[in-house]
Amino acid sequence: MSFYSIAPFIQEYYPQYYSIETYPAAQCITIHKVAEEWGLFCNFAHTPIVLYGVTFKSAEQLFQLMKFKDKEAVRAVFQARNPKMTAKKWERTHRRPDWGCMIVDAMKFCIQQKYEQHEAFQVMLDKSEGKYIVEDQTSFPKKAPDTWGTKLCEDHYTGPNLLGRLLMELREYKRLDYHLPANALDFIQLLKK
Ligand SMILES: Nc1nc(O)c(N)c(N[C@@H]2O[C@H](COP(=O)(O)O)[C@@H](O)[C@H]2O)n1
Repeated sequence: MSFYSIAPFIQEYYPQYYSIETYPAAQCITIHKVAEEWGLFCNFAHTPIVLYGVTFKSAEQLFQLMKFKDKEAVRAVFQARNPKMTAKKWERTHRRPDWGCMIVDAMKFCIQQKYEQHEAFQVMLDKSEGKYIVEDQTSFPKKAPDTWGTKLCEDHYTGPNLLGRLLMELREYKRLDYHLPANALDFIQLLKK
């Protein structure tokens, strides 16, 4: 199993999300590229999030930063043009040891902040009512989708679709509940010094 695979964490700490889902393609809204119709649902969309006076350019940047507690890694990921790729480089050596048991709560936190700080995102979620939301990883080179997404198989999307599921949960309940460790946001102070 790859170091980067989060499926074992989901199985152990978030068994309620450890499943493969199938959705009829005709009833799906797909998240693929930021520039596309529903691109605002993508975590990479330009939706600045302000926390304790620090501005994060996207939910993705915030999520990637939450993996770290060390100043060097936090600064490198914050300054990176592509925070996801830079985080990958630092993860092997600097990922916080409890990342596995907080990963879904961290994602919920980031999406909830985006929701609270961006009305256009709220409006778009409401507009998607009645449709399934899926992260479409069909074009990704790997054979199977990872935990966040799905792939198109004939007339349906299939995969764990954790991102889509969290967005649908948010749409239904108007909020995502999360429980983070007390030090989860300490990294923000490292960006101020
Ligand atoms: N562009 C892109 N490439 C991938 O390989 C992906 N897995 C995704 N999905 C998004 O990745 C984010 C979390 O990734 P990690 O768990 O840190 O590897 C999350 O925002 C997914 O929506 N996108």
